[in-house]
Amino acid sequence: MSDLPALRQKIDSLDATLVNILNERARVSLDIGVAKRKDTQTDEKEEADVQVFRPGREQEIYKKLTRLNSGPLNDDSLQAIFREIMSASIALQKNVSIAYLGPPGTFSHQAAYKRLGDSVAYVPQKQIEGKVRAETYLPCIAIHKGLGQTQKWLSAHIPHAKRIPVKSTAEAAQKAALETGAAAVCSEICAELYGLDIVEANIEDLAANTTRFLLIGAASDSPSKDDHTLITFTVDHRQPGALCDGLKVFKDYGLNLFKIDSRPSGQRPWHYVFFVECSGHFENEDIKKALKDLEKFCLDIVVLGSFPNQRPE
Ligand SMILES: O=C(O)C(=O)C[C@]1(C(=O)O)C=C[C@@H](O)C=C1
Repeated sequence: MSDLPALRQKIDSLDATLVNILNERARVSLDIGVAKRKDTQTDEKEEADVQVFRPGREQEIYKKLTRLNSGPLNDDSLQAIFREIMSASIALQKNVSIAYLGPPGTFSHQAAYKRLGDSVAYVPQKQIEGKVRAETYLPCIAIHKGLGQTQKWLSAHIPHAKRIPVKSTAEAAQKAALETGAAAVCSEICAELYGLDIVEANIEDLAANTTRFLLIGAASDSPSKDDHTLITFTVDHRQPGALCDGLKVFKDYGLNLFKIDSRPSGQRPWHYVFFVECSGHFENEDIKKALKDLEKFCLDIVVLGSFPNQRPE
């Protein structure tokens, strides 16, 4: 006879220990929730300002786990387990709901789920104003980005497919599921969710293509050793070189710029808001000084927030 029953008994006993330890951890997490409320001084601020999700701390924890892990569990499995432990921990501290561009199964839904796990609530939104543009094709249906990134394959394999606009890959999948002979450019999860067969996988033009999603909340995480900050500003366009002077401030304080973008301000025609992503945390002295200097060249400045750098090295 095999020793299966004895091994299962061992697992049962280890599971009992794990449950106790997990609850001990959960109790500490509840105390952390109380401490965060104290630190946020909720008398003056709203409950919404109490930030329970701390990406910087989570990054530290994942790094520590990788250091501690001597197997046989692989790092990805351990991280997935801890993703759920911390998801439960977040839900214990506060009811957290994440709004994402629906319907269920969109890339923003998946990105949020990957970051926050199963214990928080996800609420699909019909539209994310001004941020989403889409176009699709029949029998091929996909969102703007999906199509933009799969054009070579589409042109080579289904050049005559009619393209129909939709807002997300999930909506594309939803539509394709209802239409005979239609297809969608979407994720495997959408295929599963909407009961579609995968005709061809990996059809993107550039395999290294990535899309970045931002998790937006009422407060930023505290500084870690490696943060990025998002700032918007407008300059006086009548003043020659105002943008150049503004950008030089970042150089003067050794703040690396990772992205600069512009959008119409909506205040008057041809007037733009500049979005800048720079190194550092807005609570750091160098950024505070840089912002003070930047004021000389700007009509207004808004610090959108800081977050731990997540870019792969
Ligand atoms: O350290 C914290 O701030 C916690 O709330 C604890 C904890 C955890 O469970 O480890 C939970 C949520 C945060 O996103 C990070 C870590």
